[in-house]
Amino acid sequence: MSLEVAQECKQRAFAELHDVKVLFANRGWFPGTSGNLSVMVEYGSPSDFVFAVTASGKDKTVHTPEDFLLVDQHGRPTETTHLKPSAETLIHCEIYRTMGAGAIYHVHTVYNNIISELYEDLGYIPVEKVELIKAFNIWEQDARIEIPVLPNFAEIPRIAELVEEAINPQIPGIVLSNHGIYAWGANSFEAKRHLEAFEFLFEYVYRKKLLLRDFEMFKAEPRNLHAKSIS
Ligand SMILES: CSC[C@@H](O)[C@@H](O)C(=O)COP(=O)(O)O
Ligand SMILES: [Zn+2]
Repeated sequence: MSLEVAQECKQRAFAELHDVKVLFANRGWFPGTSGNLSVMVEYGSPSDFVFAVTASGKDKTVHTPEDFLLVDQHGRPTETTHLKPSAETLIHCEIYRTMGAGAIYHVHTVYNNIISELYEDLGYIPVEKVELIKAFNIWEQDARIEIPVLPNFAEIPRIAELVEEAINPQIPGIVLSNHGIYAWGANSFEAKRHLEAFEFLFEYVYRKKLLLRDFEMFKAEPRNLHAKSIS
């Protein structure tokens, strides 16, 4: 690839990440500097690729010319820079190596944290009969899916080594317990669609659980529910 084309690919990737970053920041999806984003720039093979990733520790609601850098398949910067790649770059590397994706988006939300904690012991979050499952290109009637949940080890390499085994190729996401979700897709448009669908499903599971709990309480003792609503 000529230097000019390489520069063009890099600028296109940075612009794509910038647009998604602005959008997610406006949704409040980067609390406390959390979250990281990446898009593939040059894919040779599962062991030879370059992608653009957010720099570590930055306030992702602030947008500057120093928000992104290029890294290789090991997560090492490919150009001289004072920027540090995301602390979770190794997880992106593993997802790219395993899935050959075009973009990976990671966000922390209250819903993905609560639901992943509830289902960590099971190892997956079951969801069924929700129309938005079709966002994952799963079209069967009343489909049931299992979204993988991994432990949130403090050492990122320990998480990274679980990624390949945990991934279900039909489900474009994994969740770290009480941490956040990584959603990916063949390109930025698809990764965003998947992330939005996952977040919808987590909120759905959360609200349904609450509703069913209240319904059970009501069935057991109708006055309980009344007492709860006025307390
Ligand atoms: C400050 S809490 C979030 C971090 O621990 C981490 O989980 C995260 O998502 C952001 O890390 P970063 O290194 O900025 O990409
Ligand atoms: Zn994180």
